[in-house]
Amino acid sequence: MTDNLSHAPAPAVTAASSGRAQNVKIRARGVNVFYGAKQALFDVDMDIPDRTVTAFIGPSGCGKSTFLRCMNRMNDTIVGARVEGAITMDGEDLYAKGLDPVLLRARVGMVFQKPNPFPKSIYENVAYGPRIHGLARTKAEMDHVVETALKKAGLWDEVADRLSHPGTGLSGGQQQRLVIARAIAVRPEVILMDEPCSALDPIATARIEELIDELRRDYCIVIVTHSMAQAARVSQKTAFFHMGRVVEVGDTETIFTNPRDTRTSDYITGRFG
Ligand SMILES: Nc1ncnc2c1ncn2[C@@H]1O[C@H](COP(=O)(O)OP(=O)(O)OP(=O)(O)O)[C@@H](O)[C@H]1O
Repeated sequence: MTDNLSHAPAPAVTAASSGRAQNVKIRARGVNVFYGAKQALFDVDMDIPDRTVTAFIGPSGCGKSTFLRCMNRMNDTIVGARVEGAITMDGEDLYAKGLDPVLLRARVGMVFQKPNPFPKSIYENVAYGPRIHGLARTKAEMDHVVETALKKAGLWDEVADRLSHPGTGLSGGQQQRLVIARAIAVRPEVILMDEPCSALDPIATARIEELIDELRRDYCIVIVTHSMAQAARVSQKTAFFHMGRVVEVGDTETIFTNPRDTRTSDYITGRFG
């Protein structure tokens, strides 16, 4: 990674719509991403605030998921993918040589479009991460970690009496909350969500949206969504991507009511995309 921070100094805090100062959790400068010879992202600069939901919107193929994956180095797992630029979390270079991407992915968890519980019990789905990261020494400690994570994910009341049942036996919405519990159990700082509701029905979607709203008190959350209504409901910040570039980023209310760029207004009013 080349450090482009010197080219584009940014303030340490940004003003939130509420007027409350927010810490920047993740800062990206001059990010370019290539898949082989094809460039998917161009010169992306962005400050992602802590304890806030930031939505990435934009037409299919504009680079939302690619940028999301830059933040926990999931692009490392794609053959031929190359990331240039600087991405820091609390000032720490996420692409530093000594940084272990596996540990990073515990700190920056990810929830995918399709719920992907392990083929294990509900309990084991949540306990797996804390076990490999040594976050619980005894069975009692692990029970506590599992219960706390399931409570935070709003699933405990529905599964407390069947923790030994397979996670894959839950409904789609419950599976997605189980996956969120699994991410929470390893004490992440950031939770990335790539279209987390697109495989869910409206009731399960509403439940996840409520959960996202609760989780933002404790975590920095970034969500990719194709639903303008969802972005407007759950996020406080919105970034509009178009053809691999960030066209506009700002308070969600402003982006939806008074966007600066005609491409943004055309997209959110459904004129293209
Ligand atoms: N693994 C890959 N190998 C090659 N090209 C890729 C890969 N992943 C994404 N791309 C390309 O990079 C560009 C950006 O894709 P990306 O998935 O980030 O967009 P997106 O905005 O998330 O799209 P969608 O909304 O459809 O999920 C697209 O042109 C896509 O075809």
